[in-house]
Amino acid sequence: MKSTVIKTTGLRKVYRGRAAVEHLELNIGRGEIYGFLGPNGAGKTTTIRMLLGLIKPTSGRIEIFGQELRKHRLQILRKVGSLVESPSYYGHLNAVDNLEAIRRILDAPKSRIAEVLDIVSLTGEEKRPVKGFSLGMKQRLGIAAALLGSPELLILDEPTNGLDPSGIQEIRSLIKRLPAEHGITVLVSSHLLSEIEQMADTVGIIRQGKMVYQDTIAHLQEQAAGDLRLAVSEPEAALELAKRRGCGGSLQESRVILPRMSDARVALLIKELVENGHAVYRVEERRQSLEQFFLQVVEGGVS
Ligand SMILES: Nc1ncnc2c1ncn2[C@@H]1O[C@H](COP(=O)(O)OP(=O)(O)OP(=O)(O)O)[C@@H](O)[C@H]1O
Repeated sequence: MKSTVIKTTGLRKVYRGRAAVEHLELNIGRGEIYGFLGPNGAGKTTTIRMLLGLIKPTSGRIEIFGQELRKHRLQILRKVGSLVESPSYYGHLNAVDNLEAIRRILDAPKSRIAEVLDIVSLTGEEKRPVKGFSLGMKQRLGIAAALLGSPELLILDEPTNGLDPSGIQEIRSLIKRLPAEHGITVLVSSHLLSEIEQMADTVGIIRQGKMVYQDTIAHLQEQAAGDLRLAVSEPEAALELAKRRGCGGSLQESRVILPRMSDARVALLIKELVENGHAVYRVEERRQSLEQFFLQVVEGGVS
């Protein structure tokens, strides 16, 4: 079984009589990419600040690597890298010199600079002054700095905020490589489901300070999966076959619309269609249903 990297119990933070985080139970396993999802003001940054020991919880318990944060703060945080808000850097210095300043504080080996530049794909750009970097490159430099101390856990607060699509894509593929290639567990926050869906294994959805959903992305997709749309050569006959197999369904604009069903059942039906001489051009899931499911969750319709 996977060991637990972050576990919070009854975590709570109150600001001026108002709870920003309430009874939060986070559970993050080793090697996971955990997507921490919620609308603006839901309490993501407050939670992350507590996990990093930057602010004190009003009550509750935080365990990281099986140890209580309150009692073993320095020992734990030595193994945690983070990027909260925009990274700070010296614009007139190049990437190597910026990283060197942090490396000295952390007392990391000099060779680590080239390693982290390679991980974030900034090799070749290291001699340019950082003020000429794109926003995405600056963000990757921030992640490189967070990796300097060879952390086992990386915590990133909205790392793609403000980036253009190619910048978002670069950060996403970088994050996805970290567990398998570098053994790092990642907690990444976002307010966009589409983003978390594409990189995380597990998702925790927070609303008004409370966890309203915590499960694997696969399970979320299963729960949220909508109708299937099949484009086939003979829609009427295909629908008849689906009905005979107990799948139900209807026709819409020459597409066979089937209700949600398991992957195994979809595979069986398609196999049968093909064996019966149907050409299957396309199998689509109505993707907006995941967004709808998320909205339902954050608006309080599903718990
Ligand atoms: N220092 C503070 N003093 C008072 N209230 C605060 C403070 N920091 C956060 N809050 C409040 O706590 C709530 C949660 O804020 P938080 O920044 O954690 O949310 P978030 O999910 O990270 O949202 P965003 O994506 O907008 O940063 C908000 O209502 C916010 O106004």
